[in-house]
Amino acid sequence: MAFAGMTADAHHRLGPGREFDLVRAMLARWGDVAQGIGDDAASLVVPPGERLVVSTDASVEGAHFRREWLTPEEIGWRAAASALSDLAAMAARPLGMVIAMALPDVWRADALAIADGIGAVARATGTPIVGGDLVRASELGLTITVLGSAVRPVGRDGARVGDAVYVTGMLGGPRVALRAWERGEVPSAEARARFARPMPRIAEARWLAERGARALVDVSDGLGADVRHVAAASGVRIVLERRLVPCLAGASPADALAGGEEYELAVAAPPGLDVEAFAARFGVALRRVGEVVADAAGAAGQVEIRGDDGARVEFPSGHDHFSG
Ligand SMILES: Nc1ncnc2c1ncn2[C@@H]1O[C@H](COP(=O)(O)OP(=O)(O)O)[C@@H](O)[C@H]1O
Ligand SMILES: Cc1ncc(C[n+]2csc(CCOP(=O)(O)OP(=O)(O)O)c2C)c(N)n1
Ligand SMILES: [Mg+2]
Repeated sequence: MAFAGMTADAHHRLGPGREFDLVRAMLARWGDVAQGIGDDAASLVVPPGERLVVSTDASVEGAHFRREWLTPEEIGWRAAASALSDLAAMAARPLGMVIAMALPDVWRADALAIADGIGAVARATGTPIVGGDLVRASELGLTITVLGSAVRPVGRDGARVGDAVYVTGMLGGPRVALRAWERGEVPSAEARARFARPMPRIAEARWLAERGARALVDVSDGLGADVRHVAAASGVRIVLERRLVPCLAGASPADALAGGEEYELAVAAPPGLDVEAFAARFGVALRRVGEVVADAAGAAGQVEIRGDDGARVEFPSGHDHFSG
């Protein structure tokens, strides 16, 4: 996508000082993907007839990544991709992003590489960078707010009995990478890439929405936990079949069900989505993993996972920042 509207005077509009020198340097790296920066706030046009869709996501050193695991560019990429994934999860088109950067002194030399990673995602998804904030801090943190629009955003609450549940991509890679790092090992290139460079499924979500998707969620906490959000919001019960869950090489079904940070999409839709057409169009798998079933008394909001023999297996818990 082409970016227009960035004028050289945006660089001049900022006052003198080291903080603004850094902002200017980031703007220079971003080029025309940065737009309308330099005023108190950005002003955006929402396409007529569409709803504004807004989400924010923090990515914090120690909670979401460790310095030893990723390059600064990957830290920026991952923070922006995970934020934009929430627009995909609403089937919204991105209008812009705003980046609050908390920058420790020990990270100052890496700030532009982090900005490069953010800029690469912005460019890949056609998302203008419209503003941000920069503060000296004790821990690296990137809080990215994304703005988008859609005629009819697809929430978590539309799943109906009889819908099939599908998931995009191959799951488990981020958890496999995390486990390797935590053991002091080197993860496989494939698992590492799934952790370091997720791609928000924006075009994929719009394809799904155009073909009747009734509920969408991005897989950030773990497939089981995120599908449970859909079940709870929709007031339905969902059954997932463990043997159908697509696992990346080296990942177990438990990794795929509980791992999180996948930034793939789970979708409830009337059965019969053309999974071959999806794979041909996007080069990403779309797999049916379960269905929305009639509510056994009092079981609305529950997700049941069935093992290979059809018997119920234990529900794997997803990530919780405050557990333990
Ligand atoms: N500090 C907060 N203040 C207000 N709303 C919040 C806060 N933290 C989370 N939420 C809301 O709770 C819901 C679930 O949050 P979260 O699990 O982080 O969403 P997601 O997994 O899509 O990023 C979202 O609607 C989010 O906006
Ligand atoms: C250092 C470190 N420890 C643990 C994890 C694992 N982890 C952190 S957050 C998370 C789940 C998703 O993150 P969250 O901030 O809840 O994203 P959101 O649901 O808000 O999009 C997982 C599995 C990690 N990525 N890095
Ligand atoms: Mg989400």
